[in-house]
Amino acid sequence: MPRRYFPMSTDDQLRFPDGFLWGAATAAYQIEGGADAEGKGPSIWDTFSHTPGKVFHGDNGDVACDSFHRYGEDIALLKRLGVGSYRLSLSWPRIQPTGRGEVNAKGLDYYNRVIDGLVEAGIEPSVTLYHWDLPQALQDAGGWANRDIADWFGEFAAIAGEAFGDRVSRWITLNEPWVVAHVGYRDGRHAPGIQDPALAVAANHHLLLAHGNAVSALRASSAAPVGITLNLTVERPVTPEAAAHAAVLEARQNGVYLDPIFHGRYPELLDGDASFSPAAAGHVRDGDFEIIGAPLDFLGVNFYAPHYVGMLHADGEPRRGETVTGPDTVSIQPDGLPITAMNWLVEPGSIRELLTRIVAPVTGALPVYITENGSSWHDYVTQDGQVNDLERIAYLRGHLAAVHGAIADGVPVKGYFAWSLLDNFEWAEGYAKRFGLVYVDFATQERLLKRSGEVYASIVAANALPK
Ligand SMILES: OC[C@@H]1[C@@H](O)[C@H](O)[C@@H](O)c2[nH]c(CCc3ccccc3)c[n+]21
Repeated sequence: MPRRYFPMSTDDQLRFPDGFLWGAATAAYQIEGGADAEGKGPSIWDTFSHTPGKVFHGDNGDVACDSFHRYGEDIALLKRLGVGSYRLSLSWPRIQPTGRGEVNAKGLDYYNRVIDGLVEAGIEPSVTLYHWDLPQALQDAGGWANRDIADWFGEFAAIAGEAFGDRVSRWITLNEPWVVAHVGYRDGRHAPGIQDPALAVAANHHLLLAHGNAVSALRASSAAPVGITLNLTVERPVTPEAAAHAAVLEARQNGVYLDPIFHGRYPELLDGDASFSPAAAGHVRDGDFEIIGAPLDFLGVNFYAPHYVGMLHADGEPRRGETVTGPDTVSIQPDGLPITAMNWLVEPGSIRELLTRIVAPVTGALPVYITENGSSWHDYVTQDGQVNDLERIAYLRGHLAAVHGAIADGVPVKGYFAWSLLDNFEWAEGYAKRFGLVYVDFATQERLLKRSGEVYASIVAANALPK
């Protein structure tokens, strides 16, 4: 049967380019459990989740989805979805219990079992080195606020590269350094729960140095492509007066990572702002940008929702849907846009704007992967054992159509990883917020493919989105 050439889109479907990589993503602390199993050391999320008041309902990751034992079930679900790749992360303290020196062989064994299982199933392992679960012993030594962590992370990367580099299909050094620095050290909603802008801006820089060291260590131990995953923001000013504020917000979240990595400097817009620019705060030393700017093979982008920003009215009173964010600024929840269970906006066009306006001008021809996109809804199992998550299906279809649009605009998006394979430990929200294509009954650990998972499987199989 001669292979028919399918145009990018026909009347009834949006076709993705041949070889487009479909995937699903998780992270170690969110799914594994086995918090102290087989030699694993404590992470800052073990500490944080066991600290009263930090996580909704007092939830913790002691068991989570029990993927430490049930990874075989997870791989079977990935096969059911038909995805080409699985994005997982390594628990640093499972491999190095104190974050430095001694390696826990049983920790390496676990990831060898998972990676071998994926390879056997014909699913490419896309491995994130760090997805927020820092060894507690390193936090006790200052964590990301201590510049020495760049060397500690480089050592960990070398261990991972040597142990798994022959079977890993792509490496991601860090997941969302902005969240690590600013949610962990500035507003303190995440582990380690610090509220200190000076430490946050130091962490911002040290994360980038660590990233650069990890790129070098992986290049020395693995032939697989290397990238980083950034959660980039789209800030939409609702009036011309708010445009300058929107640009500052994008510099504070996007520029402080894109500019050092791709342009060898921090954003000029933040010059003089020592609470957001590591350059202004004096953290940059000679040679730092050579380390940070190590050439990458791809950029990973996590994106969920846009933000709308405006100026506070002259009377100083926020209007309906407005939240005061500064002396004269507000964030706005526009009427008429759906919101998810996380109170995030559903506005699919924003991912196309992100890719065309913010990413492509910086990355050019460099491959881009959507390493996370998804939505949380109040899922429940019906009497006949179904999860009819129609809102998640609508979110998924809308955002895939927008990604297709960005590709048509010329952005070299090479793949899409749905967040998440499984309902899992959603950080400070605990198990109350479900993002999975697969429903997890945490009382029984039973996994149930949701309608959205069935729809995703059909999109993957067709490499196309039915209109
Ligand atoms: O909140 C859903 C997912 C998390 O479960 C992932 O671990 C994390 O990579 C991730 N990042 C984002 C976007 C930024 C964000 C960070 C922290 C909390 C909420 C949103 C959303 N998500």
